[in-house]
Amino acid sequence: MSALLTVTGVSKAFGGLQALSDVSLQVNAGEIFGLIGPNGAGKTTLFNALTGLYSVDRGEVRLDGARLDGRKPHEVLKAGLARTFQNIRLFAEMTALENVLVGRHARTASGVLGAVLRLPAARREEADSRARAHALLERVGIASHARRLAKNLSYGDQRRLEIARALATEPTILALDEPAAGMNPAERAALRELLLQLQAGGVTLLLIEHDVKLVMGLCNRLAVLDYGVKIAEGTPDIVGRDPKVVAAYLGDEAI
Ligand SMILES: Nc1ncnc2c1ncn2[C@@H]1O[C@H](COP(=O)(O)OP(=O)(O)OP(=O)(O)O)[C@@H](O)[C@H]1O
Repeated sequence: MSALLTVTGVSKAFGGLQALSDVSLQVNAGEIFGLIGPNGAGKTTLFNALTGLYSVDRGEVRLDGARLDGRKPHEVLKAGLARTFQNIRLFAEMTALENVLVGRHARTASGVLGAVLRLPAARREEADSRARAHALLERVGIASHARRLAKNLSYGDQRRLEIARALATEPTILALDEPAAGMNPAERAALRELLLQLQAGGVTLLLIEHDVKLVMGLCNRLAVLDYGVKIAEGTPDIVGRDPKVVAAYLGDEAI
């Protein structure tokens, strides 16, 4: 497998707190890569650094060879890295379909303004976008909810909708920040299936997840952060047996 996302020597401090220290890792095309670590380890900070929400103090991030660090979030999205958030960020008063259409506009030529003015090219694009948005809702298993307001969907379905919206930007890599948080066991099992389906469909996945069982069973490889330092990277088998990991994070619930 070839490297798709390469993080090299990334550091980030907040005042005196070193949230990330010289973190390097590589996500290969087509894999599910997990990022784990105790609370405050720096996982979300790394996600924010990858997706342009935070600047990095040192180091670089490359997607398919092109620099991502120093770019704005919408530029990172255009470059092919989409994300979801730990706290769901949907447009609550819009329908599921409309939420996905918002994601689509990152990829359409006429953009939001053309759609608002209803120019002919934009109208064609709009019809095409609607069809694609429907297909995405189907892909994540919530097509029957297309016309329901996002706020009225179950928690698990809201998470699915977030994924559909991110997929609408046609990412080469999708970063998911705690996708299973707050889900019941049935929703978790469904999420697992969905992520495997996405992988089979060619999407590379990067996920932060607290559910160690889910991560160990799902990821091809993973990295472990502790106090902003990467202490391990490799297959779940190898990482799960690493004494540093067991000591720092897994403790008694070692796999
Ligand atoms: N914007 C910020 N300003 C100041 N400190 C921050 C900021 N964001 C994160 N931190 C600090 O950086 C450290 C890493 O936090 P981060 O949220 O990245 O950890 P995490 O691994 O995602 O944790 P969790 O699992 O609890 O979400 C923490 O000590 C946190 O308090």
